[in-house]
Amino acid sequence: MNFVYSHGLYDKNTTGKYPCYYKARNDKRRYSILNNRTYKPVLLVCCLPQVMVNGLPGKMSSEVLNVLFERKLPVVPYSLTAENQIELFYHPKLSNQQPISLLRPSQRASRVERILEDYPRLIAVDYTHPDAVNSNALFYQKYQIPFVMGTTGGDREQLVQSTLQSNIYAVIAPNMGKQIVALQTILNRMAQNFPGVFQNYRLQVTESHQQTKAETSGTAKEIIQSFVKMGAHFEYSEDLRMIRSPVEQQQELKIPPEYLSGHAFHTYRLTSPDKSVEIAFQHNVLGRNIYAQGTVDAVVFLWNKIQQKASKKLYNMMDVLTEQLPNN
Ligand SMILES: NC(=O)C1=CN([C@@H]2O[C@H](COP(=O)(O)OP(=O)(O)OC[C@H]3O[C@@H](n4cnc5c(N)ncnc54)[C@H](OP(=O)(O)O)[C@@H]3O)[C@@H](O)[C@H]2O)C=CC1
Ligand SMILES: O=C(O)C1=N[C@H](C(=O)O)C[C@H](O)C1
Repeated sequence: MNFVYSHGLYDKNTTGKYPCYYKARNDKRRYSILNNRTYKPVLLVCCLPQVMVNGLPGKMSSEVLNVLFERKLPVVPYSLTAENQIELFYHPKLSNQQPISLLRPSQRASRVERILEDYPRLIAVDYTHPDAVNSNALFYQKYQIPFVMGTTGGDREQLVQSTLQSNIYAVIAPNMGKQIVALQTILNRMAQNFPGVFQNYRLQVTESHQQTKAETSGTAKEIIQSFVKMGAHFEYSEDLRMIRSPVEQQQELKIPPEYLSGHAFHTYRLTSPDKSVEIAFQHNVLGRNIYAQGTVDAVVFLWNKIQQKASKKLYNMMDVLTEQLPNN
């Protein structure tokens, strides 16, 4: 059994109801006041989720594995992979006797029940391929596996509907980087509060990613929706520029060579009809650590929801961000 011991501030009134086991760490310590609520310091002791990272040996799943090891969360030694993939994945934090076994689609059904018996607190993280989003989600739903879906693309409406119908816990988001999710949240609120603020403005979007990225950025698609709700005019065929050429990325965007295989540069530019006003929003990321950190936060969030038997079961990263304590 794996346990976590961590010090934190918890609402003194809910201490007894929290799903984990608590001990008052030191009653002599003073209670803290945050956002007009009173918290007391506690030693938190709870069992941990067991995380199955699917999509190995891919880039995002490898980075999530690094963060899980950094944060000392238990990793399940199995991963769903593609049909043509290797069988074993070795990580420097695992001994050579303990590699992660990669399960191809044709092997999954015969192995999953035994895995779930051995790892009853399993949460799946999915960083696979746009073509695999819906079939992987159906697999998690069939076997009642809570999941964090980071993979973009696929039929998003079907993904949400099938997850709601299956009644399992899940976090689904095309961007797990909390700082970027904060920007998305604000833009969503702008759309709600000022629906026509960019009426007749033209939106133009540039997104640059590694050459291997299969589809248009899922983050860009969501942010475009917010600006369209604010009245902006946008046509995918004319107003979206996807950059996948390493030459352009180096020359034009000055992406350092070591990040050509992993970066995400987004610019959203709004121009008024007479071109006298231009407003731009930008988020540029080198590497993948920001998403992997947010993914592991989403796993912990989902685990807490499962422990609490929360009635709401489907979440996005805005929910994760909103619920975090102020200093996290
Ligand atoms: N939400 C977020 O914050 C972020 C989301 N992403 C998204 O995550 C996804 C993965 O990105 P990235 O890691 O860079 O891509 P990679 O191509 O590096 O990795 C994807 C891996 O999934 C494997 N795979 C393909 N099909 C399946 C399947 N049916 N089941 C299991 N595994 C499969 C691939 O194998 P093979 O190569 O043999 O096909 C590959 O090993 C993309 O959709 C990307 O947009 C990325 C970054 C952040
Ligand atoms: O594939 C990537 O790399 C990324 N994918 C996500 C997306 O499609 O928006 C998030 C980020 O852009 C990195």
